[in-house]
Amino acid sequence: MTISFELSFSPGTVIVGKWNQNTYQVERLLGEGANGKVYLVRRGKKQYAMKLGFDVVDHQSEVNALKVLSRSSTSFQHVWIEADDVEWNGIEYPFSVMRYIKGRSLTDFLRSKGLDWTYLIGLNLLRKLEELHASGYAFCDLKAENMLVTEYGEVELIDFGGATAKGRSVKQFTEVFDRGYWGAGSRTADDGYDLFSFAALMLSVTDRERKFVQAAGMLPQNRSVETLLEMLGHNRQLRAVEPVLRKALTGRYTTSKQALADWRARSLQSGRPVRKQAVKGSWITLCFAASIVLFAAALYYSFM
Ligand SMILES: Nc1ncnc2c1ncn2[C@@H]1O[C@H](COP(=O)(O)OP(=O)(O)OP(=O)(O)O)[C@@H](O)[C@H]1O
Repeated sequence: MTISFELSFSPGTVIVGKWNQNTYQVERLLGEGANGKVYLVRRGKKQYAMKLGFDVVDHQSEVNALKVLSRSSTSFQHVWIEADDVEWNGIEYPFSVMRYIKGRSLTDFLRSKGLDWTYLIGLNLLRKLEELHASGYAFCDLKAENMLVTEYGEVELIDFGGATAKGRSVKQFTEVFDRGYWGAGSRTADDGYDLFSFAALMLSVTDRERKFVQAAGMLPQNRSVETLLEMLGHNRQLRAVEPVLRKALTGRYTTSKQALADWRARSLQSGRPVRKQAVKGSWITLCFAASIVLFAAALYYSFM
């Protein structure tokens, strides 16, 4: 059941949770999905993302997955804050509060930084998947819209509505990133399912000639994983990690841990930026150099 409503909060609106009595002040709208709206809210000094107006079943399964992940000792710890209801004009609406992620979309990030950053993004995304899989879940609806990328190339997954306990049937997916759609395997939540989506996503974000979009529109009888493998063979951008993606597309990885190790090794060999320290390091070097120049200038003027 989807809660259909035109609930819209302007900045400054105060939302009080009915059960937990926590108070949030709306700062602005962060984004809108098919079913709901996500607001940037503040409670005390902290900012959070508040999601309202979603499919009730999706919401419950998202909350279940987020609760488990929040309790794990992974980077997903504290990703979920609480779920509650808000009464507005006599109607009750459920909402969910999550960690606020300051980032931009994957496509925006790659457009501004360049496609060489795909290697770092891939590495960080595989790290997330590996943690998720180790916690007993598969993400299942991996796509650019369901992640945000921070300034240093950290990848954060958002929208856990499709997250499914491993071994269960996939309940929410996006056709072009779905293993079943390409006839490459079942719709069962496992590491391999996400790794297939990961490989298809890497192909789609580096697809300058829009071949991926064309292939995705093929008739079912002409659509196969062979088309993706051929596309991969011609993709110069992904050459260094081609064997990893080939294995992911053909379901030859049983764990994302192995895919992560392979991706890391091949990216490092290729010499592409895969270490965020390299980015931060250059800043530190720059600041250090600037402080030496300032110190020298101060000495010069004090002796003049
Ligand atoms: N934790 C967060 N931090 C910052 N922004 C967020 C966060 N969660 C969601 N957003 C923003 O809100 C938008 C919509 O979120 P989300 O995809 O979770 O909604 P949805 O209704 O489940 O969407 P759909 O069902 O269509 O996939 C995102 O594209 C993103 O811009």
